[in-house]
Parts: sequence; C-alpha cells; structure tokens
Amino acid sequence: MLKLKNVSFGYNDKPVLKKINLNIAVGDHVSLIGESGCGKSTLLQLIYGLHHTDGFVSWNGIELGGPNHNLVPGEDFIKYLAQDFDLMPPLTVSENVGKHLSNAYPRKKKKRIMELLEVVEMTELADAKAGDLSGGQQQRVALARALANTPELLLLDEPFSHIDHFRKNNLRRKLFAYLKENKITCIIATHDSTDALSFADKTIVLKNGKIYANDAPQEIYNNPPNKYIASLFGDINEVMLKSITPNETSLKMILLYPHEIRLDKNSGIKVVVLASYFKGSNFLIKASLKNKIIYFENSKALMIGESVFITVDKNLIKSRTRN
Ligand SMILES: Nc1ncnc2c1ncn2[C@@H]1O[C@H](COP(=O)(O)OP(=O)(O)OP(=O)(O)O)[C@@H](O)[C@H]1O
Repeated sequence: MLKLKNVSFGYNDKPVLKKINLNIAVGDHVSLIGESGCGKSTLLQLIYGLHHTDGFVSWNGIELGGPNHNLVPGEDFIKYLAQDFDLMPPLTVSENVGKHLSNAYPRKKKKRIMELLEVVEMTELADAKAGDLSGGQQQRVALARALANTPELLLLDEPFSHIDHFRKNNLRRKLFAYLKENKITCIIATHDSTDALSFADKTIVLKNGKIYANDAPQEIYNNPPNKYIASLFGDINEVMLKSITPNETSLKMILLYPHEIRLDKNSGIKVVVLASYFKGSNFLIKASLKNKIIYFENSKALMIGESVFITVDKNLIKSRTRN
C-alpha cells in the first residue's frame, strides 16, 4: 500500500501541498485530477522522492525518504514518467526502451523490448532514432521505458497528452490492461476525463494542494459534491431547482450535465435557443433559461431564437438534491 501522512510541501515557502493523507491499495489505478496548478505533478514528484516533506510517505511498509535521504532520487520499484520524456535522441527506440535493462541475457532483453513496444504499438519503429520521432511517438517510447523493469508503482504525468485520439484510446486500453495483469499500481495525473473515469479504480480531486474528493469515479461523476469537481469532467450547469422543476419553490441549486437535460414539449419549462454546436454524436445546445445560460444535448441542431421546452428526470433530481 502507498501511504501518505501529513504530507506538505512548498516551493520557496509557497505552499503547494497541504497536509495530504492518502492510502492507495496495491494494484489500484488512481486518477489524479484538478485544475492547472493545483499540485498534481508536485504530488507525483514528491511520492517519487524528488521533494522533501516533513510528512510520511511509505510503499508496502518501506519509508520513502526523499532527497534529504537519497543521493539519487527514486527507488527501483517506482517509476515516474514526467511530462518531458527525457529520451536519448541519438539512440534507437529499442535502445531507449532497453536502457535500464540488464545486458546479461541479450536474447531475453530483446524479447522484453519487443513485448513493451507491442504494448505501446511502436514495434515498427523499433530501429528508428528517438530524435526523429514525433512528440506522440516519443511519449509512447517513454512509457515503454518506464515499464521496462516492471515497477511496482508507476507515476504517470499526463502520459497521453501528445497522442492522437485514435491511438490514445487503443493505447489506454492496452496499457491499463497490461498494468492490471502485472499488478502494477498506477497514479495518473490527467486533465482527460476518459483517463479519470474509464480506467481508474479511484479518482482523487486536488484543489489548492488539498484532497478535495477521493472516491470511485462513478460516485464522483454521478454525485459531484460541487461545481468545481463536476466541471473537471466537461460542461456543467448549476441551476436553481425551481427553474427546472414545475411547482418547486426551493432556492436550492442543482448540478446537471448537459446530457441530463432533454426536450419535452409538455414540461412547461421554456428556454430560448442561443446556439447549437455539433459534437459528432449529437449537438450541444446553448439556451437561455430565465436569463441564465443553460447547456443541454439534442440529436438535432435547433434554430437560434426558437423557444423549446426542457425537462430533467425526476429520480435524478431526487438523487442530486438528497443532501
Ligand atoms: N519548480 C517549481 N518552482 C516553483 N514553483 C513551482 C515549480 N513547479 C511548480 N510550481 C508551482 O507549484 C504549483 C503546482 O504546480 P504543479 O505543476 O504541481 O501543478 P499541476 O496541477 O500539475 O498543474 P498542470 O495541470 O498545469 O500540470 C503551481 O502554482 C506552480 O506554479
């Protein structure tokens, strides 16, 4: 288990992480999300051992000392993949991936390199020079290199940021399946809601250097405790309950994702269309609800200025307004 107790850290007295307490079970995949600058990268770096803290960090009972205790930061059983890939440009893809692998058994080493290149779909470029690769290809090589010695704990900082959508989806499925098979615990700092929701056992939300939420992704997405958290997953509406519920008088606010609002000509809740944005599978409609902007999804574009009626499922309203 990864344990953090009272972990605080700041750059030049500017506090970034504030009394973080955290347990992560072996084999779990955790997505770390939060607005830019909230401390995600700093937290990964601190776990890896690049920053000193007066708090306590341990992995499976072994205390991780940090730079005041280790001359060379990091432990063999942890790998940290930073946002810059740190490859050796004159070396080939294979040489980069195998850089930290033992040379004692060359055939075994070659087999391992090819296995890793298969995971990141880079087999065809095994002999290309790293310096000649695109950003996305370099990122995939760096991922393979991070996996080479089968770390127990893998810390990934925005690992797919340079990779195109088509490849990213395939790569994510392959990578996270590989990590599960090999019981590799993984923390991934990300801005991508697919990483945060689809491939994580737990999602941790950071805000101003503190843990703001820590739960199963479905729980956090379906019952977002506040607008900050909900907005990390995409567009979100915060509307007054009475403005979307007939006969309701409460001034309570409710958070609604655009796909949770639909047209219903009998609802009595009128909105005026301001814009329609094509999103591929449907349209995002921007509309005015009692002079407040509201976003909802619809299968077709709607005309600007058109009046339409919207509704929200009663059970959803009940569950969102439980507290
Ligand atoms: N080396 C540094 N020296 C001084 N301040 C730093 C340093 N690195 C980061 N910071 C500051 O610490 C805060 C947290 O930065 P960090 O990179 O951890 O955030 P983040 O959540 O990973 O951001 P992003 O999502 O943009 O990558 C920011 O205010 C940043 O400006």
